[in-house]
Order: sequence, then C-alpha cells, then structure tokens
Amino acid sequence: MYLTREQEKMINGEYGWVAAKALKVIVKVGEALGAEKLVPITHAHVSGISYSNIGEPGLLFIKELYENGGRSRAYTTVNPGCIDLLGYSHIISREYYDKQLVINKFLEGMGFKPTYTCIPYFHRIPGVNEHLAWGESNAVIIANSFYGARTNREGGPLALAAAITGYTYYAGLHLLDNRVAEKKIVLPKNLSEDYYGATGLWIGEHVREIPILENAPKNIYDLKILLAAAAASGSHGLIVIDGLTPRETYRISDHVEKIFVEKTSLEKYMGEEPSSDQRILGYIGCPHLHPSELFWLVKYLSEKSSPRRDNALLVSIPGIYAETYRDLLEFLRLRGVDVAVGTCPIVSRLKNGFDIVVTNSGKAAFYLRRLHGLKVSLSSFKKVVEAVYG
Ligand SMILES: C[C@@](O)(CCOP(=O)(O)O)CC(=O)O
Repeated sequence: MYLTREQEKMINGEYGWVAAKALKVIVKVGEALGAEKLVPITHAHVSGISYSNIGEPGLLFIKELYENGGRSRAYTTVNPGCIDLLGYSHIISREYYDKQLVINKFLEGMGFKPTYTCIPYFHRIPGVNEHLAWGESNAVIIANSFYGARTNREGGPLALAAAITGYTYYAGLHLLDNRVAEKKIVLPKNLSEDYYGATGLWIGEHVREIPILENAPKNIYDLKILLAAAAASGSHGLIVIDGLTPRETYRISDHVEKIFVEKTSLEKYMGEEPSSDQRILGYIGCPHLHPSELFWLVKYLSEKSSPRRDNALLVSIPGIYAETYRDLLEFLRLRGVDVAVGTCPIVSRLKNGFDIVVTNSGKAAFYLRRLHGLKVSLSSFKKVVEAVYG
C-alpha cells in the first residue's frame, strides 16, 4: 500500500506506539480489501463502547489505548453506553454504572466528544463526499444514503483506530465504483408510518445488493427508522433514496432489476398487537430522538397525564442533550416518561416486568426479540404514545 511520509512516520512509531499499532491495523484491513492508499477522515464515530456489550476485556482495551497515549487525530463522537447519564430511568439497569463511567473517562481523555449517541449526524452534519470512519450501522447508512458522505460500516475497534490515526483505508464505499445501485425496490405508494420499521427489516433480509428505493419517505425522521431497520437485519451501508441521495455520490447499474414490495409481505415483521390485559412497554428513541422529535413528544403528552396502570414509556436520547434540554426532560419525567439519556435498550440491561414492547423501531424490534426475548409490536411514533397513555 502507498503511504505518505507522514503515514510512514506514524507506522514507524514516531507518534507513539498506539498510533503505530492503530495504523498497522488499518493498513492490514485495507490491504485485505484491496485498498491502494489511505484517506484522511473528517469524523470518526466509535461504537462498541457499552460495558454491557464489551465487558471487562473491552474496558481494558480502551484503558490501554488511553494510558499509552492514544489521542484523537480526527473529530470523534461516541455511541451510547449502558447507563442513563441523568439517572432518571427506572427501566435501564444501573448494574454497570461505575464500569461505564470508567470507560467514559478514558474515551473523553482521548479527546472524543461525549455525545453518547447513535445519531452523530445530528451533532455534526456530514458533507457530500466527505470521508468518515463510522461504526454504528444506522449512522453509517444515514451518512451515505441521506447526506451522500462516504463511510464503510466499521466495527468499533476500526473506528477507534481511525480516530487515533485520522485515516481509514480507501476501499469499499469510499470509492464511487462501489456505490452502484443494482436493484430497484418499489415500495407500496402511501405506505403508512407504522410500516417503516417492517419495510426496513424486509429489505435487510431480502436484498443483498445496493438498492435504489422508490416511494420511500423523504424526511430524515421516517428514513432513520426505515434505514436503521434495514441495516440491522441486513448488511447494507448504502441504500439510495430516489430523488434524495445526492446524485453525484452513486451510480445506477445498466441492468437494474425491479422488485415490488407488497404490504402483505411486511405483516410478518409487525408482531401481534397488545391485548388490554398485557403490561405494555412503549419505546421510542431507536435511533435516538432528535430535539424536534422530543418537542413532538411534549406536544402529544401535553394532553395526557400519566401512563395507564402497569404501562411505561421508555424514551432514549443522546447524552449530549442532557444539559441543553433539561427542562424538557423534566417535563417528560413529570408525565411519567422513563427518559434514558446516552443509552438505549440495545446496549444496556433492562429491568423487565412487561409482557410486550410497542415501538416504532424495526431495529429495536430486531434486537429486543433476539437479545431480550421480548414480544414486540411495531407501530407509529404517535400510536406508541397512545398505547401507553390511552
Ligand atoms: C450493539 C451495537 O453494536 C449496535 C448494533 O450494531 P450495529 O447497528 O450493527 O452497528 C452498538 C454498540 O455496541 O455500540
């Protein structure tokens, strides 16, 4: 692989052994993927920092990088950890509180922004054709598909290595030649919001190639639900949205096969609807909620008082909002909302006690069914609130 003089210095240890090791890993992976050079990144997003996912070995790994001088050479944000940073939530377990704080201390010590969110694109909007090294599949697919930026789906350690070196390998979705839509997926016209999660799950399971979507929602709130689900059940890093994805960031193959999605094919992902005697956990915030979504929630709840008996509404939001939106979060808490800041049920342990989860998130449904063995019913944002508050 071709390395610049600066990269050679780094790999030879002139910037410390952590940077040298990190660059060696990136070069090895790049060589395996046929990269001929490295590319500087403007933003790394590091996933895999939750103690309940990475445990003691992960904590020790991050500690070693920090203690041996690993520091960010690119703007870097981090994914959610496993604790509620404001301490409001009764549903997210506090089991690993101290361990997570230790991890957070090392991450912040390396110069990473304490965002604790899976929607880093709302914190720093990626530009068209900017090279990024992001972990967290929902963030990756939004960066490529909505903003037209360029990032592969990195695992946590590789995004960490990119943060420390400021580089990633020039392969995969960094090259226009690999951003070619080969299937056209035609969604049913006027599909209601209830089905966006299911649509994503269907695409992830049934389509391997990069598709171009027709009749997809065009606003980022609906798209983040649809694309996150597709990236959870499948391996996509880019799904072209017809009429929205910046045109210069992808190509369309000369032989595009058309696939029509029938609404009936989506039903199996929806799950059964809750019955009146079941204890319902409503969940919104996967991917994390944007401030506008928080304001919608406040609007919906201004006419409600408290959840119906035995029900609860869990809402997960970026850690970075904790201070800015404290009044809003306090309002939600007083309405009985279980607000979890800087975490989510996918990267934490839950205190259970519910018969069924009602959520608008296909990604949450995918993981909660598998990780926590929970029954999940898919619905729309507003109907989740209705299911809990009546
Ligand atoms: C559990 C976690 O890996 C989310 C699922 O991964 P992904 O959506 O495939 O990137 C996130 C994390 O550990 O930070």
